[in-house]
Amino acid sequence: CMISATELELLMQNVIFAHQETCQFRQENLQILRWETFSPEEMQNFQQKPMDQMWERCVCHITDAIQYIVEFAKRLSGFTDLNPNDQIVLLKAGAMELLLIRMSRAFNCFNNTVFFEGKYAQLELFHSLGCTDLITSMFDLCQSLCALNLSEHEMAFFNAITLLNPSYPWLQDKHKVDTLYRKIHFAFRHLLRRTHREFILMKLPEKEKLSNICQLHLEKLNIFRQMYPTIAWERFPPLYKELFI
Ligand SMILES: COc1ccc2c(n1)CCN(C(C)=O)[C@H]2C(=O)Nc1ccc(OCc2ccccc2OC)cc1
Repeated sequence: CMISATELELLMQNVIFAHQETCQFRQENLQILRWETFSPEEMQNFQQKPMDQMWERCVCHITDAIQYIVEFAKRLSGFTDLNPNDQIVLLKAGAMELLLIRMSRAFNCFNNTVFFEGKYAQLELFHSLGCTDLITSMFDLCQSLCALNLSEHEMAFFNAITLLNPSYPWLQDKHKVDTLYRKIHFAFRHLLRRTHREFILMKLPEKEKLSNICQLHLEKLNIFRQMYPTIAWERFPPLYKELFI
């Protein structure tokens, strides 16, 4: 794709600002908190919560995070120029993927804990959800992303190219998404060249790994809905229902 030096700089700034303004938690705050873990008593308290209550709490928190992801998308120049159907298709497919990528910013890879309700939680804390395989694969993904030690700029671009994936089947204007994707991917490579970090492109998690975890999330949601048929409709936020139900 042909892009001028000026357009390239403007595009890079746009992606970086879109991330900075919508990243929800500042890195420095997450770093300060990351050795605050739950005590055994607090852990047990969470583990004894009923499944439907724990699901509702988690779904509400991650839906808040997805609101920020929707904001990120809206600030990406070119995203709101896409036809409205394609914007929805890309967010339906990409929201959970971007949540997983962003979650690695709130993950402590030294003690395998993730930020949850004010402190950092171990895998076992989520026991009552009944989806240990989902959480395990999330933690593994966070571990692999933490190992790359992505900068906020790299995180911004990785989120943008993950969202603007031109290979989704239901896209009406695939060419327009592809052009935008190629420009942002070009800008990402430009940033990586300048910072001698090209190697990370080979080490970023494959698309398939992200979509497998998203598939697992949908499967666990369906199992939950069979066990508690009304909870999802009555207690889950509208955005979560639009995207995943
Ligand atoms: C973008 O990055 C982050 C990182 C951390 C947090 C947030 N955003 C939002 C604010 N937040 C709060 C307030 O706790 C944190 C959070 O939600 N943590 C958390 C929630 C659920 C978890 O696993 C269960 C689960 C995961 C995926 C899908 C369904 C699930 O269960 C049904 C694990 C951790």
